[in-house]
Amino acid sequence: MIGRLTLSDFRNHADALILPDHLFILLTGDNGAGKTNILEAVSMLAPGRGLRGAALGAMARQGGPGGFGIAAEVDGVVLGTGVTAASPDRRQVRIGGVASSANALADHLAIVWLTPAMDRLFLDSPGGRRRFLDRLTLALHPAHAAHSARYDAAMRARNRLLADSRRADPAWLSALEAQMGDHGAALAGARADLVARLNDALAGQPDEPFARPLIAIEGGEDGGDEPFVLRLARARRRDAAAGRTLSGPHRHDLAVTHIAKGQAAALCSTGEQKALLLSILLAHAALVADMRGQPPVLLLDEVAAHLDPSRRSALFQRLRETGGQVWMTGTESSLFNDLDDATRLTVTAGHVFRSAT
Ligand SMILES: Nc1ncnc2c1ncn2[C@@H]1O[C@H](COP(=O)(O)OP(=O)(O)OP(=O)(O)O)[C@@H](O)[C@H]1O
Repeated sequence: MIGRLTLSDFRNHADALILPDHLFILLTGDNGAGKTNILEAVSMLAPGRGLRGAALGAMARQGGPGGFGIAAEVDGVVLGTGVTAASPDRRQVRIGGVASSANALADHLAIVWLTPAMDRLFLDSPGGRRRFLDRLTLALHPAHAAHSARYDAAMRARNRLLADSRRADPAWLSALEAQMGDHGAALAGARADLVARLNDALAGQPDEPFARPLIAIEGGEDGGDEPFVLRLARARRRDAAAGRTLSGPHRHDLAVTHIAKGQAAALCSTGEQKALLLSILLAHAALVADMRGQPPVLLLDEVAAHLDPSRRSALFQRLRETGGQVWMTGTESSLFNDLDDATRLTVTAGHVFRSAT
C-alpha cells in the first residue's frame, strides 16, 4: 500500500505530492489534466515500462530539466525510480535508498491496472494478453519478471547467433538453449500456477454483475513430452530460416471464455469484455491477498465512467472487500458519490489538489 507518492518532472507534473489516507484514491479533472499520468507514475513502481508501455524519454516533462523522479513510501520502505538528464534512457531504481534492479520492485509491491487501451485486449494480437497475464503472474510470483528478462535475453542472443551461421558455435547455442530451458520452465510454470489458482478463485464468484470467465494458456509449444531444451536444439535450422525462435513461452496467449455464454471473450460485447476483465482483477486481488498477505494496488483508469450505476456500486463494494488500495480516475466527481471513504483529489493542468468535497 502506498503511503506517500511524490513526482518530479514526470509528464505534465513538475512537482506533485499525494498523501493517500484511504484505500480509495480518486483523481478527477478535465481531459488532459494529468490524471492518467499519475496512475502511470504509480505503475512505474513495478518492473517494466508502466501502463502505457512508453519509452522513458517520453516520460520526462517537456520543458523540464530532462530527467524525472517518482518516489513512494510502501510499508515504511521508500521505492524510487526515474532517469537523470545525463542518462535519459537508463531507468534507475532505489529501494530503501539502495540502488537496485527494477525487477526487485516486485518484491515490495504488486500493481495491476485496467486502462481504456485494454478495451481491445481480447481483439488485438497476443502480446498485450501475454503482458496482462505476466502482470497478474508477477503479483503472485515476484521472481517472474527476472525469469522473463533472462529468457528474453537468451532468446535474443540465440536468434542473433542463428542469423549468422559462421558464428553459430553449437556449444554456445546449447548454453543459450539451456538458459532458455531453465527460465522458460520457470515462467511457464508460474503462468500455469496463476491460471490454475485464478480459475479456482473464479469458480467461487457469482455470474453477475461481472461476467465469470474461464482462463487458459494457449500456444507456445510444439506439444509432446520432449523437453523444451531438446526441441530448441532440433529446431535450429527451422528457427534460423525464420529468423526467430518459433516456439516457446514467448508465444503464449491468454484465452478467456465467458462461462455463462460459452463464448470466447473476443466474441463478447465491449461491456461484457470489460466485465470479464473486472472479474479477473477482483478474483486476482483476493488471491494475491491470500497468498502474499497483501492485496495488489489497483489502478483503474476511466473504469467507473463506463459502468451503469448499479454495476458501479457493485464494483466499489467488491473493491472494498479486496482490502487493497485502489486508484481511480474520472472526469466527473459525481461518479464516485457512493464512496465516502476516499482520498479525493482534483487534477488540473499538472497540479493536484485535495478536493473541496
Ligand atoms: N513528457 C510530457 N511533458 C509534459 N506534458 C506531457 C508529457 N507527456 C504527456 N503530457 C501531457 O499530459 C497530458 C495528458 O495527461 P493524462 O493522459 O494524464 O490526462 P488525463 O487527465 O488522464 O485525461 P483524459 O481524461 O483525457 O484521459 C496531455 O496534456 C499531454 O500533453
